[in-house]
Amino acid sequence: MWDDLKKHHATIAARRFETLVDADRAADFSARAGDMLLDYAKTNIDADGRALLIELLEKTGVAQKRAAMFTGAAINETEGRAVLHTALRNLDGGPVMVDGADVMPGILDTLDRMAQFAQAVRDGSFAGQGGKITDVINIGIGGSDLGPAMAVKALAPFHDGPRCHFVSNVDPADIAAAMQVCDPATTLVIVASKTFTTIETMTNARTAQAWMGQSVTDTGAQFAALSTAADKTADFGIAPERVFGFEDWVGGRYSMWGPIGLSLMIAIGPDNFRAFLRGGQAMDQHFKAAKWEENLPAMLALVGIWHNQICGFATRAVLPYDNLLSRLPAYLQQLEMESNGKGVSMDGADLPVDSGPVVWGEPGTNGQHAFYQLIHQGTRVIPCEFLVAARGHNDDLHHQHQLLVANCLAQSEALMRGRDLDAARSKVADKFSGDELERQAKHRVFAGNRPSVTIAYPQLDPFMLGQIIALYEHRVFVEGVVLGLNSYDQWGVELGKELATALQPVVEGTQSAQGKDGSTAALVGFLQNNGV
Ligand SMILES: O=P(O)(O)OC[C@H]1O[C@H](O)[C@H](O)[C@@H](O)[C@@H]1O
Repeated sequence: MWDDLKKHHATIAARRFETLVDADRAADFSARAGDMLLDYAKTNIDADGRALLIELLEKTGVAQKRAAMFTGAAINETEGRAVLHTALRNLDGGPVMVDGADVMPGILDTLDRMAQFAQAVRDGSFAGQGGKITDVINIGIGGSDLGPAMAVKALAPFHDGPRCHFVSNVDPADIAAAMQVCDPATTLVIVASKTFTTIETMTNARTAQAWMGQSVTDTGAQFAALSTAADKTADFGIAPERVFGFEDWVGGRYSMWGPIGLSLMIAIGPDNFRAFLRGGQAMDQHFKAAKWEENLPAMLALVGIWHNQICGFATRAVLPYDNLLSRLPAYLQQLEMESNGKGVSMDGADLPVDSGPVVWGEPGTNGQHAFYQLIHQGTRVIPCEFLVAARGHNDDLHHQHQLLVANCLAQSEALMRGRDLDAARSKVADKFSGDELERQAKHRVFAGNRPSVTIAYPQLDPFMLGQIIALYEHRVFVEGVVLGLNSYDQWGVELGKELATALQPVVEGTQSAQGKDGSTAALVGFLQNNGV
């Protein structure tokens, strides 16, 4: 299958796809889910290529795996766990069975408890020792930070609860900045950690505890915990009524739909949070029901596989022309790269193709004035993924929004069309002539024929954000199944953690650097000489 795709690619790689993009192709090479449109017409994929990609998807068993995932089978095989973040947003979707028991009553009960607590924080019936809660500090890292931090930013127009701060880094600068602007007497600290063992989070949580203890009499009273480890939250001194638990079949980077989303719920309110869940649920239904050609997660994954594994483009730029989504690239870096950045197949064999791509990006138009130079004229092709809303949230400044949209569409058009030497010459023919004209013109050539996809939607609101995030989750799932790897473990993060634990006494100077490699020992020496 991979060979068929590569052979097919070789036959069409040289052509300019720009010549194909008429209205029929725009209709045929696009798909809709609810109000959302995915346009992938500006790629080199043709009907035969798409058919081969869909065949690949069918042969690798995506439909069967999809059914297995939604029904609670242990598809996370290396950890022997189900993968059921979809159950967290299955608001009225009926029972979901894990090991013979329906998990929905527990999920809905926790959601109700979260809503009651969030509401109490918002209306002041849960108060700090100095009065109504003005600030929430979410302490968590990775999946216990990136999702809610991204979403609180994305849904800023709906934010009517207390201010939210996200502290993730063990670098004291991070928590110090939050402590500086918050009054402990009116702050709620949420310790978000699936395992409740993550060193960064537990270190920051203890720092916050000490900070709180200097100002209030009952330190634990303004702490809440989000975790699968009820015993550890109790040991930390957080009362069970402020502990919101979830199960190990919710992966950290898929967890913002449940308790890990508490800070978001406090920010935007339980009703808006439920709308976010409903958006995710709508995308689940679309993913389960839509034909592959019309299935947004499937097509987004297949386009990605075409660009990465078939064309060999190693990275993908995610470019939201929606400033509210400024943290989306960072969020997707964990979702995609921690999920599909693996070189081993489910069965233990080496992966026969490349793992998932490097994902990176920044909002437009900012990126245009920074790294787009390389996207347009660099020697490597970088497939781009644009996200754009028809409307923003500042009606009185709609003309600015229109300028934003024009810029987004201009970029995908420029990437596709490019500018040839003749056109480049005519740009500067009035200024230069002869050899100098040739030289100057060459610098102004854009190769073009560079692919992009565009995800367009009416407006970013909680429901739409839910759809967007679930779209990306399912894209990761499809890509992982097609590549034959396990998207739901993360063994690749272990080694660094182990070595950090071993290095801590060396850095502190209570243990010598003997036995360390020369480079590490020299770096420790330099840092110690400079006061570490
Ligand atoms: O939520 P926690 O258990 O604290 O884990 C936080 C993060 O750290 C780990 O190292 C994993 O790589 C992430 O997948 C996880 O989201």
